[in-house]
Amino acid sequence: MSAESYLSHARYGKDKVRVFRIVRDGKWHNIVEYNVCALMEGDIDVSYTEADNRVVVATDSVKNITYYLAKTSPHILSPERFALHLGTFLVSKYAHIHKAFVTIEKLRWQRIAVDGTEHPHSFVRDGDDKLVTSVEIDGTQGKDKLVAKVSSGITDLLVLKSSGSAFENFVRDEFTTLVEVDDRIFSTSVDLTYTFSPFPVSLPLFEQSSGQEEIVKTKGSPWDGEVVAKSARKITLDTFATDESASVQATLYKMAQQIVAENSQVQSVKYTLPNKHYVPVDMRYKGIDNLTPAQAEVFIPIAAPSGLISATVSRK
Ligand SMILES: O=c1[nH]c(=O)c2[nH]c(=O)[nH]c2[nH]1
Repeated sequence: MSAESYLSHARYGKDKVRVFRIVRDGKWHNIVEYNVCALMEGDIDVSYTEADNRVVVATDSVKNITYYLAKTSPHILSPERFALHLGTFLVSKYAHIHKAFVTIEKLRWQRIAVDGTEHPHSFVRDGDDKLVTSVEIDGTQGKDKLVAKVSSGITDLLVLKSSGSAFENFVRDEFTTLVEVDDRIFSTSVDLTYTFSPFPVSLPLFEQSSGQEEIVKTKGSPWDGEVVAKSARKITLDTFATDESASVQATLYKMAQQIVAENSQVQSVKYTLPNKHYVPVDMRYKGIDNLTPAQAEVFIPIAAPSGLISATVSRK
């Protein structure tokens, strides 16, 4: 026993539960591959402080519940809806569990187009970027008053443009060595999170009273997660490509503003963008100009350090 310390926070569950699911519609197959993390909070302190496992739903059971719902949930094809289902299930089933935190990474599997026609059961991994959704189910106001908080986004979306990016007029003092450029390479790995307004949930999901029907009818809600995800990915890529970028900061702000403008249920948008530097090689040893922007053709990709530019844009 120690008088100096106490358990100030506790959360546990299963991470990296890998799930692949086929939903067959005759010969037409729909598939998803998820990495699921499902964590819980509640009256679990004694499992830490008294070694009392009577309050512990084994993480192995959390894994089994994840697979059970992957088989039985009508929401499996939507990461937002499946995360809501799993989180709501955990908080509803166990009286002493008051909150669930479910994060799902959805891996890319796009249908293969054979001579322009989408194949019914063949798919290709067409990118390393992942759709990520994080759901919190809050049962602290009562099991009949569960509140869902949902945010989704993209990670690991690697992009590069070889022109249309400048960086000028920054602070110049005795620490400045960077030269101003009106044309440079801009490359980043997009990390995007957009957050929806909280809403009530209960089981069966989106089917009973308590205000859940509203969310199904509301365009661009987490029910419609796929529509919002497509909009966010398109805005990110289109803005990145077409913006005459004055800086990572300025381009980030334009992307975030547009996601808020085009998705009425999104309350805030956060981007975290590393500035992955590409440095032109100094070839003056051979009398070759590879440094002035118009002549810069050979670059060294710099793994580290990178800039790191982050901001949140919120609906007024
Ligand atoms: O777009 C940029 N923003 C910065 O803040 C910065 N700092 C830097 O060295 N290069 C860049 N580029």
